[in-house]
Amino acid sequence: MRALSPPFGTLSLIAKQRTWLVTAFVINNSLPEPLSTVVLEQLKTFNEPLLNKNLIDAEILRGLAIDGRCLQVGLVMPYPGQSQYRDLVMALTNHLAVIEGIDEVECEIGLNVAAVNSGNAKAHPKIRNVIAVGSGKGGVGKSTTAVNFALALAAEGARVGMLDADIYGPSIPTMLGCIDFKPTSQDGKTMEPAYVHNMAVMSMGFLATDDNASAWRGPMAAGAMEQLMNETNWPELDYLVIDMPPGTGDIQLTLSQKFPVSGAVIVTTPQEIATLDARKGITMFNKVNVPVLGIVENMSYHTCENCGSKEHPFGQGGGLATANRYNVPLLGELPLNVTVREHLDNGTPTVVAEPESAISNEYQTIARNVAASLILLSQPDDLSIEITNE
Ligand SMILES: Nc1ncnc2c1ncn2[C@@H]1O[C@H](COP(=O)(O)OP(=O)(O)OP(=O)(O)O)[C@@H](O)[C@H]1O
Repeated sequence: MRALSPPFGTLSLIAKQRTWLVTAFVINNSLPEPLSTVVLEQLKTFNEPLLNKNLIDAEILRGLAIDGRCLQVGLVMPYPGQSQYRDLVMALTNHLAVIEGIDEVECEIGLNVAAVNSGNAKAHPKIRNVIAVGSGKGGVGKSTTAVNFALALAAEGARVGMLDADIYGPSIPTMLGCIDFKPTSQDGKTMEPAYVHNMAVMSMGFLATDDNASAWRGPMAAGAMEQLMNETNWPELDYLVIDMPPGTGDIQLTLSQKFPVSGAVIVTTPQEIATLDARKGITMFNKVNVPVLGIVENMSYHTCENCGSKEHPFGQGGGLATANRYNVPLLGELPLNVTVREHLDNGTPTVVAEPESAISNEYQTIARNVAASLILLSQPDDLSIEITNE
């Protein structure tokens, strides 16, 4: 992949939703005619797999140029997915290589994550998207999923932060191996987060001992979390992942309303009792108009080390049934695997410890699906493109 050299041409595309202007973007196109028309027509039949739109409608195509018989394509992705870039370029090359006069395709791919806010609270100036990870019930692996999910977003190329809002049992410092971190302040007003595994992290565990935090009542705990969110000197972030406290009480409700949450992910185990609680979680987020982006079923199965067969110690199908009932996607099914716990106990979650493993791949698939579904939420289906030559 090589950088495209400016200046490009002047073909501009204006995106319209129904009759009013939503956004405008420019494709720097220096292709001569009739090649330009042929390439654009061919690109209209190439869909980005998760957004299910062609590269022009999805506003991903940003540059076209030709160097001899080599077509240079500039793309800007709206969600992180760098593990898929190689496949994307191969597929795009095959799609475009049928065009007369093109023997080779070069791609430059950038990332510019779109910001989505459910509108409950004012957007944070440095945070584009806030994703809450919740569960109706404790102990289902919500923190485990939140931390690996956040690291998977980072592994896919995003700038990620994590806020441990599980005030009564902040486990993120242990899981990330930064239990001794003590926040300092550079400006006397805000606290610096910890920087661990390429991620900015803040947790009540850095400030309070278990003894005092566990005695806090709902409003006090919610107030403390709000302060932690607003008084951390976050860097520019594409995503802040919040590990919510388990349950669906006042503190969870208040956090969902006071934080500019873009969407929520619900973690459950397949067990009936856990899915009943997960439903309460979905209802709570629905009540405060936070879109539920999907369900992650944790501890779905265990693979027998001796015979390789799949066992289902917590039952089967609870996550899918809940997802179907609420018409939200089942984002993934994660195994019960001793290495997941061991990695966390050692402060290096699986996505960092074994980035190429099947479990890490599953977390990364979940991360890409969540990030893409946030964009789909913000983009109406009936977007139409008007092409003007200027
Ligand atoms: N897929 C998994 N395989 C093996 N162990 C897991 C898995 N998911 C979670 N665990 C282990 O289960 C325990 C509970 O996980 P975790 O702390 O993430 O749950 P939780 O839902 O956040 O709990 P709480 O909300 O009560 O804090 C931890 O010891 C964790 O290492």
